Amino acid sequence: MSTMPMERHQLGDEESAALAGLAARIRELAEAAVVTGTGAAEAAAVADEVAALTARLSERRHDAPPYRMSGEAVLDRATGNPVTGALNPLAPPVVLTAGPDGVVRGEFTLGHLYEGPPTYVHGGVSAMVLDQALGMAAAVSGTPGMTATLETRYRRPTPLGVPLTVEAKRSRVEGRKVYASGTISGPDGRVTVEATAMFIMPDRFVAAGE
Ligand SMILES: CCCCC/C=C\C/C=C\C/C=C\C/C=C\CCCC(=O)SCCNC(=O)CCNC(=O)[C@H](O)C(C)(C)COP(=O)(O)OP(=O)(O)OC[C@H]1O[C@@H](n2cnc3c(N)ncnc32)[C@H](O)[C@@H]1OP(=O)(O)O
Repeated sequence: MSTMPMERHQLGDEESAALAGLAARIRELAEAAVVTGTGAAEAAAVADEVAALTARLSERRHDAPPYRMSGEAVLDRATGNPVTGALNPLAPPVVLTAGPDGVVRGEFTLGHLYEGPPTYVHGGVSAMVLDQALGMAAAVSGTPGMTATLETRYRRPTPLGVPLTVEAKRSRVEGRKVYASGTISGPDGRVTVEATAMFIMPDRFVAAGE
């Protein structure tokens, strides 16, 4: 079992907006870090400044990322989620919304930070985005679960730096097993990655929810 705490600080509007702004600036910093042409001395000087900022942010810390409850169609309370978390600088972030038909959809653009083959998205990043979208589709249909299997089929390379679309939908439920499928498409509408997944609600969560 994880040693991380389940209880989370709940963010208000103002704090959430400020922290989302902070994460956005850190994303820009990360992108700048992978493509900077600055010299060794300047890189070392900037590293010292960043270390000072990290120390400043760490003066007060929560034990784990906070949550934010939202009544909107935007999903996921986990602000630190690595795919959708507005407060997570490692998240693109992908903004996922659910339609009345249960289809989860999001648009996103991936830059240099997510490169696998030259000029294309890393396949593991595509799989991560699809895992999240398919998991959301299972959850918004009333049957959340942990990913038990995730199969990805890379039909064509996924381009960096252009708007991508992810879509996912629950396909069927068999007892505790929930199946979902989805795609990532490029700006021309052509599918680049297809995925199917099976999610299982662990017994311990079922018991906790009763
Ligand atoms: C994710 C939240 C979970 C629930 C929390 C509640 C609410 C969440 C609300 C909202 C969530 C919103 C969005 C979700 C978004 C994104 C999704 C990302 C999710 C992840 O990023 S998640 C991390 C990666 N994920 C893991 O870290 C899983 C590690 N794993 C386990 O925690 C267990 O392994 C588990 C729970 C999978 C099963 O454990 P278990 O004890 O319940 O299963 P059990 O043995 O009873 O088997 C019952 C039947 O499933 C078959 N079966 C079992 N496992 C299988 C497998 N892997 N492949 C094929 N078949 C399998 C058996 O063969 C048997 O089949 P049969 O009945 O036919 O014999």
